Amino acid sequence: MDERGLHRLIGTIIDPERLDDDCAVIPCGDRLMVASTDMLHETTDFPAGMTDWQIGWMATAVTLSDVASMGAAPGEVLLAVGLDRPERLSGIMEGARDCCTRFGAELVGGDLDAHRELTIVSTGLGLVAPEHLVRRRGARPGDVIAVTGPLGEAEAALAGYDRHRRELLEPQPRVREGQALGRAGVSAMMDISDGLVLSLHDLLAVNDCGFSVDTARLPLPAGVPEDEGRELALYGGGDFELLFTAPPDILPVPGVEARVIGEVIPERTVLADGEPLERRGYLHEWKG
Ligand SMILES: Nc1ncnc2c1ncn2[C@@H]1O[C@H](COP(=O)(O)OP(=O)(O)OP(=O)(O)O)[C@@H](O)[C@H]1O
Ligand SMILES: Cc1ncc(C[n+]2csc(CCOP(=O)(O)O)c2C)c(N)n1
Ligand SMILES: [Mg+2]
Ligand SMILES: [Mg+2]
Ligand SMILES: [Mg+2]
Repeated sequence: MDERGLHRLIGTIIDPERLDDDCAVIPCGDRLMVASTDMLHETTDFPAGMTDWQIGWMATAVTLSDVASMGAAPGEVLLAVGLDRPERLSGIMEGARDCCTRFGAELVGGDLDAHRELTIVSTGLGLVAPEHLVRRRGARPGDVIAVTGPLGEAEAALAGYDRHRRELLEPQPRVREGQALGRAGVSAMMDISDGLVLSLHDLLAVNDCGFSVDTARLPLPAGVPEDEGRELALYGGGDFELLFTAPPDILPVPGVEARVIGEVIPERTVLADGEPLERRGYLHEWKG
């Protein structure tokens, strides 16, 4: 059983459409509030050598990335910390505060308790005008598929390519880009935290069309042999670029660097160079 299978179970308990996007969407006056919450653990998410400041930064960046993926402006962040050792707290909180400051958010609250394994839950709130909200659903055949930057860098760092350690440990959510893409009218968007291919399958699950990528167009991690780089770009997790679809005539969006990697097709499948792509990526699994 993997996390997507369990999502289907959650969808029998709460409105399943609630699970279709990177954030929950909540009416808020004449605007919409988006809300994301994400849990990170020492053993699965914080590689050896990471500083406490970087841990606080990463925990905040992952939730701001989800807010950005809806086209929203980040507002507030809350950080719940299950702390293994008290001396770690100030570094974690400072990293979280600095990430908020960098991306125009404010750290306004959270929770604290003692826990054997350092565990952090970050919650991010943002606001967006209804006409600029972007969901995962909305792709149409003939749209292009694009990404905001290089893929596979975080996984490359985990594979030993140290030049990419900063991308792994201090991910930069595409907060400005997400809002610009929303205002420009892109048709569907999400972030790529679990890898490109898994993200395309997530888009497939909520759209009535399919997705065809051309691997020659993928922005590969620098300094990695091409074949390995292509694998990392397709299946590596921990990248926080935005993946979006858009009618070709709205690109380029001023101020947003984006690389077109393929096109939306009528057939309900995910293809790379014309061949079906297996649904694989950074996925939490349970045995048995
Ligand atoms: N336990 C849960 N209960 C209710 N809703 C959930 C639960 N887990 C996830 N969701 C919702 O499902 C949607 C997708 O969540 P998911 O965690 O797969 O996406 P993500 O946060 O973009 O990815 P990642 O966590 O890998 O960065 C979100 O809207 C989220 O609020
Ligand atoms: C050991 C290790 N492996 C990978 C990464 C990169 N990484 C950071 S967040 C994330 C996915 C989103 O998290 P989740 O799906 O759990 O919400 C990934 C893949 C890391 N930091 N450490
Ligand atoms: Mg996401
Ligand atoms: Mg999540
Ligand atoms: Mg995930």
